[in-house]
Amino acid sequence: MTAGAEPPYSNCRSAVGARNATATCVRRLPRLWTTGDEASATRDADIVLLVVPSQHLRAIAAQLRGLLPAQATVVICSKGVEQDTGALLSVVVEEELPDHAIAVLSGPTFAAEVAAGMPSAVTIASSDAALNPARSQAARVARALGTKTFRPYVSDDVIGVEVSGAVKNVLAIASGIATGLGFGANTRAALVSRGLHEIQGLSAALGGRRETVTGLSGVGDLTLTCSSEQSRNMRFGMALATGRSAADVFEGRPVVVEGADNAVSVTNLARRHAIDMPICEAVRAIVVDRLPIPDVMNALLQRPFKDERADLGLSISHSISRNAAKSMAGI
Ligand SMILES: NC(=O)c1ccc[n+]([C@@H]2O[C@H](COP(=O)([O-])OP(=O)(O)OC[C@H]3O[C@@H](n4cnc5c(N)ncnc54)[C@H](O)[C@@H]3O)[C@@H](O)[C@H]2O)c1
Ligand SMILES: O=P(O)(O)OC[C@H](O)CO
Repeated sequence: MTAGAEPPYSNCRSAVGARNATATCVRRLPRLWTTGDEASATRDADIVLLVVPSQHLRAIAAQLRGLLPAQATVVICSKGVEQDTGALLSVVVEEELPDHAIAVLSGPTFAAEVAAGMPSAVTIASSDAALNPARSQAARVARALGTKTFRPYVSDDVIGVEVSGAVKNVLAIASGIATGLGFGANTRAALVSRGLHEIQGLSAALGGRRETVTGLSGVGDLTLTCSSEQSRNMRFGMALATGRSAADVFEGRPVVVEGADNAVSVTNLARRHAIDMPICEAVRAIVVDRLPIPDVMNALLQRPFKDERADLGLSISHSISRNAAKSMAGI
């Protein structure tokens, strides 16, 4: 679906995707219009928001090649890492739309609450913000999208913002599993804190800044997604733990659960960079390798005690994958 909006999103001429937000906005913004035709949606656009599931972003970006006006800035709102290539989504869009400026929008925002006008804040990142934040692509997009209740903050750390958004969805599945198993506030707080450690490690390895993880796209989004049943990722995790099927939980609707696809892409990246991400590995073992939840939990809880800031290497991750390999081989 493609949608366009007139003021208050004055320079935001079009958005591709965001079905939930669109459905709600149509009722609130009389000048919002929807179309399935990319050409008419993007004609004269200054800013184009891409809001499709991360694993389909490349195909959608490729479809837009040649359609976008030269001045259009492409804003990536999807959260994930491409599974086939391990590429961050900014790299994917750069490859498909090389002539366009790119910004990344991420942060703690359930679409329905944004559409309802509840105060929310996001990070918008573009690499040119390092040189001149006020004149950067991110600042331009922030001025166009910002309202009293939708407050964008500018960053130049595209990698840190993207890694945070991709990994938090995997961690939210873990939080859902913990909730579904009946664990309480202690477990969730431990998951969030150790999850942040995992985000920080991967982000730093890829060139992101550690402090970005303490901002809206890191702590903000992770806390939101790991603590609210509005999160599809969290609900998916709860379903796994309680033995309900995803179809049952989502009432048969096709729902984007980014953490399920990205459990693989995130852990593949981590393995490639020798970053220990035991919680994400555990989610992968449960969601993808279909290992029994109690076995995976035991492996996590039996990890050796260590310094809070230490990265121990890949021992447990590897033992989980060895188990997965054995289980798949029927051993
Ligand atoms: N919903 C939110 O609160 C929210 C907030 C921030 C970021 N995001 C991110 O936005 C992205 C999309 O999520 P969403 O909530 O908008 O999902 P959604 O299901 O509401 O919308 C996804 C859109 O992508 C389209 N789509 C689905 N499969 C497609 C395919 N194979 N090819 C082309 N188009 C396809 C759908 O028709 C729909 O318009 C995700 O990466 C998500 O993490 C969502
Ligand atoms: O419903 P989720 O779990 O996809 O989360 C939506 C947004 O990413 C929250 O910021």
